[in-house]
Amino acid sequence: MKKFTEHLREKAHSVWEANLHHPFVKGIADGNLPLVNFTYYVLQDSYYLSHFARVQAMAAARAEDLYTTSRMAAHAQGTNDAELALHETFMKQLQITDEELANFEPAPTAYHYTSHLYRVAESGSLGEIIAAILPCYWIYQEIGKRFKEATPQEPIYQEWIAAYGGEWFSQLVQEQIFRLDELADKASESEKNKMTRHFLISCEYEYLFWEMAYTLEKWPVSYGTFATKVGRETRNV
Ligand SMILES: Cc1ncc(CN)c(N)n1
Repeated sequence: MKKFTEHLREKAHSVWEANLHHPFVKGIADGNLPLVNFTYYVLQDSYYLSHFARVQAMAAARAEDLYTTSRMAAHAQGTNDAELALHETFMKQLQITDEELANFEPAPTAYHYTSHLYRVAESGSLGEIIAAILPCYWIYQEIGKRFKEATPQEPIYQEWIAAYGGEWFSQLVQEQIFRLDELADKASESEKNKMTRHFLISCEYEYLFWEMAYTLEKWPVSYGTFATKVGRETRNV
């Protein structure tokens, strides 16, 4: 019998492929992505990850056994110690200034995606939370694996691919896939429907996140003095 996560993966096929083929992702792999877009991404993704870690911690609190609590807490710590730490090194290499950091505001998609995760974390079961956060793990792992042999000229892009294509990240992803399948085995049809919806919405948001960084998305009228406004639009690093 097919596992729940295999069903999810099949249902997400087209948005999954769209993620893997997004020009932002291809630009990292072939090295042609302008650094201005990656700089924007690093800032927005740091915001995203800082909230993602909180959602992981909320999942830790929602778990009914202490082992899962401790594992989800370890995942939250990993997001801080590994992924956010990597972004900090990128920020130094990209010479992101204190002024840019002080002026940072989340772009619409970064704000909406994290709001979606909080919405699930506030009111959903542990299974629903894991379903909502799984695309964040799984899609990046597939991108890391697919482009493992890529040789972009830009060292930052090489580091980014190595992080997500590495064994450490792969083990975390497998753990969450296994966890979701176990939770789905015990879930009602209605809960599984909600898990499916949260998973698919997060896959769509993963796509929108690349699009946001590729187009240097802004709020439509006046909100937000993004780092990009402090001169990055015209200055490549
Ligand atoms: C938006 C997003 N999604 C996923 C990941 C990988 N944890 C990330 N860094 N940023």
